[in-house]
Amino acid sequence: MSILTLNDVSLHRNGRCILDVREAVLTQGDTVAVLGPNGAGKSSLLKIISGETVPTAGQICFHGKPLTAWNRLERARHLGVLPQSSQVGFPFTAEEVVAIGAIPLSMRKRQIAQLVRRAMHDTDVGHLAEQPYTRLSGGEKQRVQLARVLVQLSQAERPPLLLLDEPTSAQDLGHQHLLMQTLNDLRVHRDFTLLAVLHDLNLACRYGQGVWVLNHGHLQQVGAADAVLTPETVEQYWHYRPEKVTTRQHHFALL
Ligand SMILES: Nc1ncnc2c1ncn2[C@@H]1O[C@H](COP(=O)(O)OP(=O)(O)OP(=O)(O)O)[C@@H](O)[C@H]1O
Repeated sequence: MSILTLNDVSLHRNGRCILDVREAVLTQGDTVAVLGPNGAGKSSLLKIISGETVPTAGQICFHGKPLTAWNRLERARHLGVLPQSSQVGFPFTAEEVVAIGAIPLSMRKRQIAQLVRRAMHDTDVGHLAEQPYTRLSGGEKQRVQLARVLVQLSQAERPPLLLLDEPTSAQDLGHQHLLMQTLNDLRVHRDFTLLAVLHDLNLACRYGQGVWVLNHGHLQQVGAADAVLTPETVEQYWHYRPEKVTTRQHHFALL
């Protein structure tokens, strides 16, 4: 069943077409990696799907209903975004930033506190609860923001969609895998659908069930990671020819 469909969606800026997607369908329960070289239109696509940017033309449906027809609070409970970076203008603690995720929820304070603690534990930032957010490292801030989005999506009545823009960009190796595994657990146990912009093709190979390759604003390739990410495809879009190796666990890597 599809959770998200895009039809003839385009975005123009300064007289230039930076995104032109004829058709894209995201199946409920999938993890899809949005890939492509710098400037391909990945962040623009995510911003359009999140509702942050209004497309020049086209229609986006979420759970079968046009995105624009969703009530704002209801949409916030079902569609979450982890942006590339998030500034917080007030001297909030990490825990207070995570609690911002509860704004669209109708819950008692005690329940919210429990949710916040659980989300901070799942993203390995529980020990930072009392720290001022502004003093956290880039990777810690990214995980605090993920905890905030998990709280935001915790009262969804229908399967939620989580959009992530380079969620691992500031993470060390261990935390990259912790984060991807946390996301996979959300998919398996809490019915999440995930659409993540990734630059690391190997993370996409390992955790993405599907990949969308964007180039010059067009969706060029859609399919399973192992079918799409051949050395030829990588060379075509990234101008680098990798070697493809298969590990003993039957994962493959592009070197
Ligand atoms: N507000 C804007 N005004 C003008 N051009 C823009 C605007 N936003 C994005 N662009 C242009 O649109 C193109 C796509 O940008 P986008 O940020 O979506 O690419 P991306 O694939 O996410 O890139 P990266 O991998 O470098 O993050 C780029 O050429 C960018 O310069």
